[in-house]
Amino acid sequence: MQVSQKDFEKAQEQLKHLKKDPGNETKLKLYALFKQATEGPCNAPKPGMMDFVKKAKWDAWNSLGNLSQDDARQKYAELVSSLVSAEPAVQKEEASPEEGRHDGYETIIVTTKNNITKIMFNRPDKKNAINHKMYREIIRALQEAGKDDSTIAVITGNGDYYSSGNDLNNFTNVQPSEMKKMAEDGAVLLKEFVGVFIDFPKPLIAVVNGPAVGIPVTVLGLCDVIYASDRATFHTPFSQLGQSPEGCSSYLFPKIMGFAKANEFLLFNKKLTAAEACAQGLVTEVFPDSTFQKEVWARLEAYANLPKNSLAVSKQLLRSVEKEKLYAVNSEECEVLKERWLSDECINAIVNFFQKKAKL
Ligand SMILES: CCCCC/C=C/CC(=O)SCCNC(=O)CCNC(=O)[C@H](O)C(C)(C)COP(=O)(O)OP(=O)(O)OC[C@H]1O[C@@H](n2cnc3c(N)ncnc32)[C@H](O)[C@@H]1OP(=O)(O)O
Repeated sequence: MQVSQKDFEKAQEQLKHLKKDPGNETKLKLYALFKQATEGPCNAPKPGMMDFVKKAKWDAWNSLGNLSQDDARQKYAELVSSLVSAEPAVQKEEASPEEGRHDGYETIIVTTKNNITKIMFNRPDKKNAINHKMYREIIRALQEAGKDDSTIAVITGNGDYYSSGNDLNNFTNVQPSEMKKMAEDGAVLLKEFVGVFIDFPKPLIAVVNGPAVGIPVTVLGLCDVIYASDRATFHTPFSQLGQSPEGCSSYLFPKIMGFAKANEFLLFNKKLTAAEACAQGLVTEVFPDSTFQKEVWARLEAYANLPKNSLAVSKQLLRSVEKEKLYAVNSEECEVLKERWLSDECINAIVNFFQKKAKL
């Protein structure tokens, strides 16, 4: 059935009013079909490897080969209509703002209630991947939590993931001439981010509600108690990303887990279940997912009723011996990562991640 030009234009209009983000993969498909329908087979020069986004779009268009413009128009209209029919029937009521919620954050939700400041990663559609804005918001939230009248602070994730770590888009859209500056700026931001964990003056509790990847795992060594759901997993895929450990994990994880286990985790990308992470000392306790939130929050509320100053000075005693060492380790790790982010090993790994995403 041929799609008229009018229906094709109607589909384009409908696309503009979609409420739910269809995701990168679908957006690439739509881009490719639109180009094929309006310009025919891919006739653009192939972008450079470094220009990940342009390359992914070129690959998507080029992979349609000689699909006719009429067929491309039809597939485009069919894809849009499937997205429209998948839209939620009624826009969910905006959740009433949570009691004690702090304004001024976009990528995290910060609330202070019952002497607890909770910092919740809030990019569930992206598995709580941490983009530059989110690094800066977490830094600010922890700095403010360190000075507010809460007794303890909690970090957790919204949705099915705790966090999938560094947002790999942080490395994209960078001109070759800007790569060195990207690495330098990234190292400065990372050093500040880890530094705020090193310096956090109150008990910091990680409530690991789901899988955790990369930097949210490595800074667990700087948290004081780690409670995990039994559906959580812990993964630091540094060598497969051509990168290296951060979050002071290169120093703390061998101390916590022993060298043999830390090496398997930090060098050889071994993914740990919550039970394994607990057995190796990285996690304090694991709870059945069905009762995780209820059990953990009952404990946290009890902790938050303890004498605030006693907790703060005791944490200081526990952490002060290593503080200078942790600053030095953080600096060294950031220096090494500056070089890693410019390496072919890292660049190729990031390109592979996005090319796998772009496969039509
Ligand atoms: C200032 C710089 C500091 C740098 C500090 C260094 C830190 C080191 C690290 O953190 S290394 C770890 C980096 N993280 C990753 O490598 C994980 C990458 N993501 C994945 O492997 C997968 O997404 C997954 C296994 C986490 C989840 O897979 P699943 O198939 O269940 O879900 P999707 O892949 O479809 O994910 C849903 C959408 O979210 C996007 N996404 C998820 N994680 C990331 C990420 N880390 N970076 C960017 N985007 C991510 C994914 O692309 C999907 O988006 P889409 O719906 O638009 O396609």
